[in-house]
Amino acid sequence: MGKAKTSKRGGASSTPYERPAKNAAANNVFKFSKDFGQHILKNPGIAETIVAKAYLKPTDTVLEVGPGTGNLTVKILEQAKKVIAVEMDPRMAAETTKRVQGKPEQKRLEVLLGDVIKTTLPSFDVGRNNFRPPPQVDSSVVRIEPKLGSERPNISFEEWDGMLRVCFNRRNKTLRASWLGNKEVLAMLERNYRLWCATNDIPVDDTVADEEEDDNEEMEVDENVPPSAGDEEEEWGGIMDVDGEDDDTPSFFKESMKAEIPKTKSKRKKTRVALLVKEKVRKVLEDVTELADKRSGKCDENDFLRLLAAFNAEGIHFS
Ligand SMILES: C[S@@+](CC[C@H](N)C(=O)[O-])C[C@H]1O[C@@H](n2cnc3c(N)ncnc32)[C@H](O)[C@@H]1O
Repeated sequence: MGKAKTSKRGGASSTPYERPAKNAAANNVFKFSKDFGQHILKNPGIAETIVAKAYLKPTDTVLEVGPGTGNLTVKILEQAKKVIAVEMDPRMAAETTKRVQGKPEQKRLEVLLGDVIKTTLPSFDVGRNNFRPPPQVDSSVVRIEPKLGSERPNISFEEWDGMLRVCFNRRNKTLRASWLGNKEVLAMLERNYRLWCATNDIPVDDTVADEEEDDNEEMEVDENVPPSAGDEEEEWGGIMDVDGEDDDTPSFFKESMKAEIPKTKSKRKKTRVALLVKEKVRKVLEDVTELADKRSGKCDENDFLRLLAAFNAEGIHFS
């Protein structure tokens, strides 16, 4: 029987590392697994900034998911009372543990080995059993802070708020359905547009559109966009509430609708200004921003900023 080969590096079972080193992270002594997303933050300045942005208090207990070699962990420990770090790779877990071994911080670090998805975590989140009756989902506490100074977009926040209320009336609807498929929304936009025209000495065409113009307009509103993968389907019925009863209408629209809007003779007939507003909305959603088929829940801040700019450019305002 041949002699078993012995590793010059001390054998695979005695250490996960390929060669001894004082600082495994710095020397990259074991192979990082891209499957586990093991990209280690090597810039201490960034690590410090990340931790600074968390505005940790000395009384905080922090849950860190995937500490890797512990670069963030040691920074967090400088600011917080305790860190509970969940790491699925034993080599990484060992590395993180080693960072504080024999130091005062050791007592304040708990490393849990395992997949965070399958690990029973200490209760950081607000579990459903804290509510009565228990909801279907757990909650998390998030910190939302207003942007200040140059980070703050130069927009009217009243307008921003007004526009987002429409978008998030039903966040799983497409923007087309939220804007063009809700008669109360369109009426509110028409009212605002009339006000804007009056303020800017722009005449509005209050004549009644003929059947043909009106019908063409209705056809353009039609949509049949199935939800994309991952979308919640609960809202999707495949049908738009073009002219039907709309239970989604927020009360503030209903209230604003009490204001006078010139009525047309027939229920079906619309004024040309109403059609113009509808066409402007269609243009903003489909041609300018190309966001018509996107759902609000999937849009980001930049999408909404583009949307507001495009509406305003068409003379459509929300305050
Ligand atoms: C991108 S590294 C981040 C390392 C460290 N936070 C840093 O900034 O240097 C991601 C770490 O998460 C770990 N990881 C990936 N999926 C995990 C999971 N489901 N549960 C626990 N740890 C996980 C990986 O092993 C890896 O160490």
